[in-house]
Amino acid sequence: MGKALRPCPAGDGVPLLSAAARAIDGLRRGWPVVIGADGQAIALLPVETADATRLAAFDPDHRADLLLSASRAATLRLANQAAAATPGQAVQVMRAPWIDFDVAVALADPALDLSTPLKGPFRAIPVTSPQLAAAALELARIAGLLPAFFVREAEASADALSPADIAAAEDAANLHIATRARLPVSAAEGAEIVAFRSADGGDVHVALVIGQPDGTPPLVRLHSECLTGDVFGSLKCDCGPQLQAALQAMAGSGWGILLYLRQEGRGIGIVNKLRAYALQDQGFDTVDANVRLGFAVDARDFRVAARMLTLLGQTRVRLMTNNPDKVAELGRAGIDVVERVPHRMTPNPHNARYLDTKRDRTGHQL
Ligand SMILES: Nc1nc2c(ncn2[C@@H]2O[C@H](COP(=O)(O)OP(=O)(O)OP(=O)(O)O)[C@@H](O)[C@H]2O)c(=O)[nH]1
Ligand SMILES: [Zn+2]
Repeated sequence: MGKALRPCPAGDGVPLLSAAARAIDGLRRGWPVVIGADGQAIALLPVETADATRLAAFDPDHRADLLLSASRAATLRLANQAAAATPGQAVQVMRAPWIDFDVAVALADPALDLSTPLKGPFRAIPVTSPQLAAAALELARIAGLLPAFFVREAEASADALSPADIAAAEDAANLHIATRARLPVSAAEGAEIVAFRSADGGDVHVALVIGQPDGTPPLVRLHSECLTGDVFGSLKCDCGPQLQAALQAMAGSGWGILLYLRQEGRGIGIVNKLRAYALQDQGFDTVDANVRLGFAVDARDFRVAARMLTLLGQTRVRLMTNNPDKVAELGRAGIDVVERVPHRMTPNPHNARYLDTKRDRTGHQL
């Protein structure tokens, strides 16, 4: 963590703030960031939140190229499928005089792919620093933005955000228990809620402890945030029913722990998930929608869950899931999953295809 915590430049009144947190905040406001390491640096302007005026200030000579994810570039036929198969890999698109801000938006956002054919030709050129470019795409994902930037080389400086800073932004090791309190819920009146904060200022994760620890491995559910399903009762997924059924099962089994992980949209954020839904309205399935947006099929990191369980003193668990990745990742992070408990919900006409896709394309045991 040490490197990620760095004083702001003297005089701005903020004593200590994570470098990545500041960059994430800046990107959401459409400000440029500089990422650097090993004597190299790139300056980046986020396509989603910038505008033509900011682009003119960032790039007065009209020379900045575009940085896209390899999977988005493959959809645009700018890179081959093999490159796209490597998650996180970036592709640089050479700037041509006619590539203005609006063309960049069309390159970044697949929403209009079907209705407005893109102009061209676009030329993919080698990425100057693949490591810095991959870190930039990761930063966009953490910020909940489309993975697309205007990019130009920058002066290397000690103040640049490094790929290590970006990796630390979601480092589970930085998590600690901030507070805990009694929370009677309909499934269990004696429940307790525990909040986990990260030293790097990332999202606050929460655990709901149902019943009393009795020395047996708890029934555990890793629930990734789903605003649409958890709050609005969306029928497009099975999250809402899974959440309620998990709490009921824990209450029925004696005790359990529900981890409410702030991994909306399998880690791509609410706006990007809703973009994925818009693509699903056009006929793409949940996997292809993520890939067309330029993201991994599943961008979650379950080490955060392992850290939370460890902080709660529970390293042997019975895990409610159909997702083999959750079992494997917890195991790698030192949690002994003594049993996988299937967690299937009855499909409805709106989520049947989604559940079939999980079974057929992401290895879910459904
Ligand atoms: N990107 C994206 N995320 C989705 C979509 N549908 C649901 N989600 C998100 O997927 C996550 C829910 O996944 P989980 O309930 O953990 O499901 P899972 O990984 O299939 O595993 P289990 O339910 O444990 O078997 C939530 O963050 C939802 O917001 C979608 O079409 N696209
Ligand atoms: Zn959902």
